[in-house]
Amino acid sequence: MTTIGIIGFGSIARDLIDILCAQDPPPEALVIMVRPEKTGETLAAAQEQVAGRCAVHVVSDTTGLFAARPDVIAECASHTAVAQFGPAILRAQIDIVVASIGALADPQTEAALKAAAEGGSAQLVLPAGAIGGIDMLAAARLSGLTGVTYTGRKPPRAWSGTPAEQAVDLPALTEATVFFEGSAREAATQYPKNANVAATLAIAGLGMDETRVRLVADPGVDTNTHEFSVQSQAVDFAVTLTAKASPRNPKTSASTAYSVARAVLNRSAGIVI
Ligand SMILES: NC(=O)C1=CN([C@@H]2O[C@H](COP(=O)(O)OP(=O)(O)OC[C@H]3O[C@@H](n4cnc5c(N)ncnc54)[C@H](OP(=O)(O)O)[C@@H]3O)[C@@H](O)[C@H]2O)C=CC1
Ligand SMILES: O=C([O-])CC(=O)C(=O)O
Repeated sequence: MTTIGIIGFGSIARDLIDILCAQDPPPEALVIMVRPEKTGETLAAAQEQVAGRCAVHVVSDTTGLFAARPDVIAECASHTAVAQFGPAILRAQIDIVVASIGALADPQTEAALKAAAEGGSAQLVLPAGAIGGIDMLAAARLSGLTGVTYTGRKPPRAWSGTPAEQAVDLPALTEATVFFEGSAREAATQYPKNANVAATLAIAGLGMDETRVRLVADPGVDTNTHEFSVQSQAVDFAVTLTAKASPRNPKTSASTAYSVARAVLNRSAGIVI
């Protein structure tokens, strides 16, 4: 793997850069796409971060991104970025690893990505992200699934700036409070920075409308906990992950960047696990 494209320069992108630069060998080059007004500051920060371990280019549009001929692109930005750039990247025959998986809760975005991927030879890669157990869920789907239920639990500060603020008084909470119950599609749409995992479970399993989701603000925790249970014809199982929050973004589990990195590195691995 020589040149890796990255969309965004926030928590996951920066963690991903640390992980990629720690590989032996590191990538030859990174091409980072950010908003036009952020190119200067991003170049300075990224060069400081990589400390000479690889070349860094910063671009502000897909023309610049494609000109760098990346082997794979990791989207680490937003639902909007997936909708805006995902289909063009696939049409350019470049694989894209998407962190903002909840973007696929929008039927138009899903259809555009599907058409672009099926019309060529590039793949849209959906990593497990902050959760795990996706391999067995997707396998169990082939046997027939009867139920998938997810509960996401984070401290109140991780829900700031979301509709949870209208549902409950987050700073005043003294006990764990369920503020959302609904489908994965509703969760991913209403909580685009916190419920991508609900969409991931839905795509691997029972679908956006049948996957049940509960979101909890819990003043008693300082971790992000992801719990889900699966009932199927072949296997019933339950998964609990207790993730440390990213030091760069309390909404995001630190584990997510490692999952994105694994997906990126697997694109060029001889043995894939
Ligand atoms: N699949 C999973 O399990 C998980 C997925 N996620 C998702 O991954 C994504 C990244 O998360 P994280 O790094 O923590 O978020 P951050 O907010 O820390 O960083 C996102 C960065 O992307 C930039 N960005 C957003 N939209 C665009 C765009 N259209 N073009 C260029 N830059 C853009 C933002 O810039 P600006 O501030 O200017 O908007 C920001 O710098 C989010 O969508 C998040 O919801 C997060 C956790 C788990
Ligand atoms: O990182 C997490 O804890 C999960 C998350 O934000 C998401 O699914 O969007």
